Amino acid sequence: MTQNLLKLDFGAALPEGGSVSRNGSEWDALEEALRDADGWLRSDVNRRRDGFGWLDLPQTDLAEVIEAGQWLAAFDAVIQVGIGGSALGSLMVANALLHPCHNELSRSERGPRLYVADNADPAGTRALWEMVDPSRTALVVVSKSGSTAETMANFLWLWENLKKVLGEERALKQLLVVTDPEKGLLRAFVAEKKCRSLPLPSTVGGRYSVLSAVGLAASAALGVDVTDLQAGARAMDEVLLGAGTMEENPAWLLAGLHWLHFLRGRNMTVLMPYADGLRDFTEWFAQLWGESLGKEGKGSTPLRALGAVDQHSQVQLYTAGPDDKLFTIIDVADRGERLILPSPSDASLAPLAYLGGQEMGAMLQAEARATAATLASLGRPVLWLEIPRLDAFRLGGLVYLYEVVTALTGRLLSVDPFDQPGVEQGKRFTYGLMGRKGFEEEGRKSTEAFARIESRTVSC
Ligand SMILES: O=P(O)(O)OC[C@H]1O[C@](O)(CO)[C@@H](O)[C@@H]1O
Repeated sequence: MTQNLLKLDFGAALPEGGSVSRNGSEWDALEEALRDADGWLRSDVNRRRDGFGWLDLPQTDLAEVIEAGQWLAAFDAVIQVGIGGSALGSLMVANALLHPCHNELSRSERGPRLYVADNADPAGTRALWEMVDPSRTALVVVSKSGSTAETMANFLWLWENLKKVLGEERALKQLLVVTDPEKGLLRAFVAEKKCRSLPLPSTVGGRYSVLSAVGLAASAALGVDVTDLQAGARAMDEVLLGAGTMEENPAWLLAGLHWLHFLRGRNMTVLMPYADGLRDFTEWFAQLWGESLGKEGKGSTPLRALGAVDQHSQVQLYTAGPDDKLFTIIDVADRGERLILPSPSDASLAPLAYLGGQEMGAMLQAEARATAATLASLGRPVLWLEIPRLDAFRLGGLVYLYEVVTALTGRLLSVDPFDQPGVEQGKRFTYGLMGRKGFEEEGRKSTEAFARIESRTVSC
């Protein structure tokens, strides 16, 4: 039974013009490998292990999250402090469902304005603070580890300033902490201050946490139907559970095709939605894909693109550059919004008559189809992923689909899709350079390594 979540056309994404899926051996072996990978992902043993907890998020009770969302909705502004998986999910949901205009996030008819402090840039943090009225602002600090330097720097500065303006007692009433239920510095802070908090289940990794309080608390405050978002993920899970071949199972198909193209030297994947509302979906996907699969010299590089914007920036490379990419064009069938273009009334604009009477969304869709058709006509592997409309239900389905695709692809690549050891060295070097006690050696090593960079220089 279709759940009307999405349609995935893959006729032009099969290697060797589709012969791979007809000649059986490689395709059948891959399907068997995907069946094993799916069994591994969903096995009862693994289900309770660190990293696998996100599989249960579509079934979790959202009452606490919804209650926190209602509490946050009473404020004029919500500042979410977090980075990576502790920020990208909220940005993606807000961009997709409330703020399709990609360079302005704070307009909201129904709820507070959302600001996300997701970098340790003093100019950004100061500017953000100056945009809010502290007496009408809630601070939501999100960190699984509770120790990420950028998040802690922003939290310390914003929290101390909030206390300075409101006094601690009142400031505590405007604070929500989302962190590990048992461990970490922020959990200790909650215990000390007895402030409001929500758990990020310890078995859920940051980049797989959008369907937990991490992505849903602020989204609920902004008026997103988080129950519908979760229902979309559940519906996708039902689809995937019931589909035992690559032709039926979109997660197996996407993971399998990435694997087949990876073997053929296409180690980049371009996600190109033709909808402003999905721009931050590509940012969220880039962390999910890059941090999950980039291990042991393996993995494919996620390239964010936006249609039609990147037709005027990247498509030259996509059509005439190296044939090292798998493309996914995402289209939204019903955009809801309709803009009919007027016929030009100025004589000099007469050549634009062909635009007159056209609907802008139909034009964008024609561009999406044209880009996909161009890539297909050049033998570049391209997938066409179409969602009926961009609403909470379909977004939930899309999120869950890509989480499963990423985990399965990790299994095919024989890497652990749930850890991220490669990020730690840079953090230790940072602590060393900042003079943090116990990191003196890291500081020395980092300075030594940086000396190699500046050993040759040209300045002007
Ligand atoms: O939620 P935390 O622990 O602050 O981590 C933020 C992000 O930093 C990382 O650990 C990478 O450094 C990501 O995996 C994570 O999403």
